[in-house]
Amino acid sequence: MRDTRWSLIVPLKPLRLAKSRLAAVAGEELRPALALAFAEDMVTAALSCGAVGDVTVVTDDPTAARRLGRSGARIVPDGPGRGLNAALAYGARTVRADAPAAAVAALNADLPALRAAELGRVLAAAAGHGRSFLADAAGVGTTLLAAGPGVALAPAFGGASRAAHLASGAVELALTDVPSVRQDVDTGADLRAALALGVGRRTAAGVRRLTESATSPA
Ligand SMILES: Nc1nc2c(ncn2[C@@H]2O[C@H](COP(=O)(O)OP(=O)(O)OP(=O)(O)O)[C@@H](O)[C@H]2O)c(=O)[nH]1
Ligand SMILES: C=C(OP(=O)(O)O)C(=O)O
Repeated sequence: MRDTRWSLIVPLKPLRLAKSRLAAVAGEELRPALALAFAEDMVTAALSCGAVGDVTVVTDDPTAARRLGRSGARIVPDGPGRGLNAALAYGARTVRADAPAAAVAALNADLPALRAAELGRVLAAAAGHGRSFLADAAGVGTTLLAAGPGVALAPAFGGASRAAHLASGAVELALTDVPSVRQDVDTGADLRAALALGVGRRTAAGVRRLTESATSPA
């Protein structure tokens, strides 16, 4: 179904806990702001993609809820409070309570270089399968898991989720021209790779603050 419009589900943990692996480069002060900037840039890019109908962020963080709501996302609290996969399954259930035939796709919040056109290519490919996924840039994890109308999302994110999603029967999307959808940012090296692709304006501003604080005298 080439004209499928997708409901995206974006999980986001409380900002004070988010992106802990970035603490080494961002420090405790800037790390939560950077995690929010990634999510804002990602949501803004996703909502400008023609294949995206709506974006639902599952989060208990009040600041993130306010800011991402302002960016156009629907906010759902993390009802289960039992980790990432429970949050995603809950988000999908919430979307389908209103729209039972919705095509849903989980997308990580840490894709600050996301380009709407590339996301459109991924979702067009996903529309040809019941359940499919895109591996992350490292080839170990997953950045997007899609389930067409009537198909359970059954998320298996966390760690080596590329293998977990393959084992669960999801089809791997073998696209070569979608680096911005694959480039999640967990480490300083990932952040440099995202910057090389070109990040959104909020992440760019956050990285400028990072550079300034690193170069200003104590
Ligand atoms: N709503 C919700 N989102 C979660 C939860 N755990 C993780 N996430 C989100 O799921 C995505 C991947 O999570 P992780 O890799 O575990 O965490 P991270 O904050 O990206 O990075 P690290 O702290 O370095 O592990 C991110 O968008 C997280 O914010 C959870 O329990 N609830
Ligand atoms: C949770 C995942 O992402 P990451 O740990 O890379 O943020 C995953 O790829 O399943």
